[in-house]
Amino acid sequence: MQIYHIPWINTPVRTVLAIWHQLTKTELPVSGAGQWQLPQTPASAVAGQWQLPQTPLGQWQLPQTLASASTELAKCSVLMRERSRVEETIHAMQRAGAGNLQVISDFDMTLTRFAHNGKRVPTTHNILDNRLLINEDCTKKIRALLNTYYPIEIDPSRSAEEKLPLMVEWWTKVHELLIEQRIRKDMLAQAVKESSAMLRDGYKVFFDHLAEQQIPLLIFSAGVGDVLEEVIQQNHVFHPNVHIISNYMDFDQTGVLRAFKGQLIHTFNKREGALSHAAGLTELQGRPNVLLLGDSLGDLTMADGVSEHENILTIGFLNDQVEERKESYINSFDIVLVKDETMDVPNAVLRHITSSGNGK
Ligand SMILES: Nc1ccn([C@@H]2O[C@H](COP(=O)(O)O)[C@@H](O)[C@H]2O)c(=O)n1
Repeated sequence: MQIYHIPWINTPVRTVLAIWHQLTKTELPVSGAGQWQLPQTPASAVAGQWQLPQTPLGQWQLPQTLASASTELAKCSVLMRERSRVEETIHAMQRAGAGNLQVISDFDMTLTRFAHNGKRVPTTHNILDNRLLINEDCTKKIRALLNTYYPIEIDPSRSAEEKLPLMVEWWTKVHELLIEQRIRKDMLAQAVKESSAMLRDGYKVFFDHLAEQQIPLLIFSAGVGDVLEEVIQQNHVFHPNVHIISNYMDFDQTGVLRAFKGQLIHTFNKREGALSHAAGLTELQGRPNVLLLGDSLGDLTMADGVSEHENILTIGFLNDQVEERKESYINSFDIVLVKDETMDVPNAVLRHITSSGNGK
């Protein structure tokens, strides 16, 4: 007898089969009690074992997108508080289709890698640490500020309320230092080229797939918008479906940095930006399902501007201080990816959500 095996740890076979039948839209007979009954093949079904349809080669068939999502979610770097809620949400989003979906993502250390070959990958702020743009003294000051405030940003023993004024202090001091340097707009592209900025493995599939499916991607970043745009431009993924909310530089007529535009965005005030900016974006209207990606608990408020949302699935990258922060991440995000430098899980989830359903 062949043994039916799905690498979705602890998932009852019946659940997977029920989802599979929903996906293939075949009618399943319903028992008197309203329970799904799965078709049995009398000759080979032993003690209530259910069979999946076989290919001519005798391989068990499972919809490829579901198999791939389940394989990704079964990795030991994937943590979930409530697996059944994740499955139900993904399934509901898949039924609603690509036309009802929007993706909201943080940028630094979410779409970009946290580290590569044991070295930290620079954030958009840190990409500016280049002699083309700032002098040595400024570099020293910005690094000292990073060493002071970054540990506070990720400290699990402090509340967001406690961190908030300190984050404003950090961002404000750094922006003032950058303005003093009279950074030139025409040097930004070269600084990005010379940097070791890196998007996560699988980024191209992620961006291209969303563009093909005409799913809006809102990148909501407390980094530097001009640098962020240059990073995605140089990686050839700045597609028309991409919208960005971030801290943008304000250059004077000669192309010299003189200020930062609009209200400051830092890690713990994204809710305000979501309500004032994201909520007004027409491209996001009428899309009640949200896939949200972030690396900070502050990122969870990025979808607060979505009115009449139906399903929100949150994926959190836990890059740093893993043991100290694991519990709070599991309690806050639906899916937590521990030290995962790839887009494999978001890509598998997206592939499945967009595998069929009602396009708009
Ligand atoms: N001077 C600074 C200020 C912040 N950062 C880091 O950038 C991240 C913000 O960008 P998101 O795209 O993640 O919103 C934040 O997590 C800070 O750690 C920095 O490197 N330098």
